Amino acid sequence: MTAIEKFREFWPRDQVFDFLIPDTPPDLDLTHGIILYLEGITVSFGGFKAVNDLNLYIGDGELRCIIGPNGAGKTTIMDIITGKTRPDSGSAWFGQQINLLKMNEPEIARAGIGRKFQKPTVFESHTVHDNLELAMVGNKQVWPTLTARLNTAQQDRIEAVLTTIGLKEKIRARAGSLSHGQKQWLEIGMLLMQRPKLLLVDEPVAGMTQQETERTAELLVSLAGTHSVVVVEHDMDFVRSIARKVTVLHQGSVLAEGRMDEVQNNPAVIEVYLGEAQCSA
Ligand SMILES: Nc1ncnc2c1ncn2[C@@H]1O[C@H](COP(=O)(O)OP(=O)(O)OP(=O)(O)O)[C@@H](O)[C@H]1O
Repeated sequence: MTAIEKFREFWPRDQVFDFLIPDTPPDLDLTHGIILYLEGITVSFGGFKAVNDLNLYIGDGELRCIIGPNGAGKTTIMDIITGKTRPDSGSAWFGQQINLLKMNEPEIARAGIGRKFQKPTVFESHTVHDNLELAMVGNKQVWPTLTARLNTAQQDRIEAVLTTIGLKEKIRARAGSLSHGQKQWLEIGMLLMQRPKLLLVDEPVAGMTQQETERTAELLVSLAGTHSVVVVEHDMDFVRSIARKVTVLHQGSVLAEGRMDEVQNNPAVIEVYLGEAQCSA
C-alpha cells in the first residue's frame, strides 16, 4: 500500500480541505426575481435601535427609492448591505445564495453590489477616461495601468460607459474641471465599470442644478432593468420623477411601501415625513 493510499484510508471520505473550498461566492441566483432580501434586521447603537426588525425586498431590475426623515435609518441600511455595519440580528441575502452577513466589504463589492456616496470622489487630476480605466475590474495595481495598453474589449467598455453617463465629449477632460453633476455621473460610471448588479445611490442630486437633476433622473431610469438600483433621496420632486416603488422608513422600520401616489396620500407618511418634506421642497 502506497503512502497516499494509507492516507486515504485514514482520512474520512466526506472531509473537504479548507484550501479546496473556493473563496469566491456562488453565482448570483435570481430565480425568484428578488435581488436583495433583508429580513428581521435590527441594529442598535448603545441601546438605541437605529434599525428595528426591518424587512426589505428589492426586485431584480427594479428602481426603488427609499425616503424618510433624518435619522430614519437609511444610511445604516446601506451600511448593512455593503458590509460596513453588522446587524445585531436578521438576515441579508443577495439573490438566493449569497449570504451578505458572512462577507466583508471588498467581497460584497466583488459579488456585484456598488455604492455611490453622496460626495463625488473622483481622481481630480486624471482625465475622465483614466478615472474609468482605474475603476475597471482586474486593475489591481492602479498606477501601472495608466501606461499599459488597453485591449479592444476594455476600450469598448469605457466607450459604452461614457455613452451611458453622457460624458463622451469630456473623455480627455480632467475630472477636476467637471461640474458637480458631471463628477457625480463620472462616479456612477466608475461603479458601472465594475459591472455591479445592484447599485446603491445616496442622495444623487444634492447640490445639482435643475438640468443636472433631470439628466440624473434619465440616467438612473436607464440603468434600471439591466441593474437593480436603490436610491436614497430627500428631494421629493426627484423621487416623484423616477420612482416606480417607494419605501418610507421611520424609526428604523418600514412605515409604508408602494407607488409614490399611494404613499403620498398615506396619512401616517404625511404626518411623519411628507408634510415636512413637501413644505421644504
Ligand atoms: N455609529 C453610530 N453610532 C451611534 N448612533 C448612530 C451611528 N450611526 C447612526 N446612528 C444613529 O442611528 C440613527 C439612524 O441614522 P442614519 O444615518 O441611518 O439615518 P438616515 O435616515 O440616513 O438619516 P439622514 O437622512 O439624516 O442621513 C440616527 O439616530 C443616528 O444618529
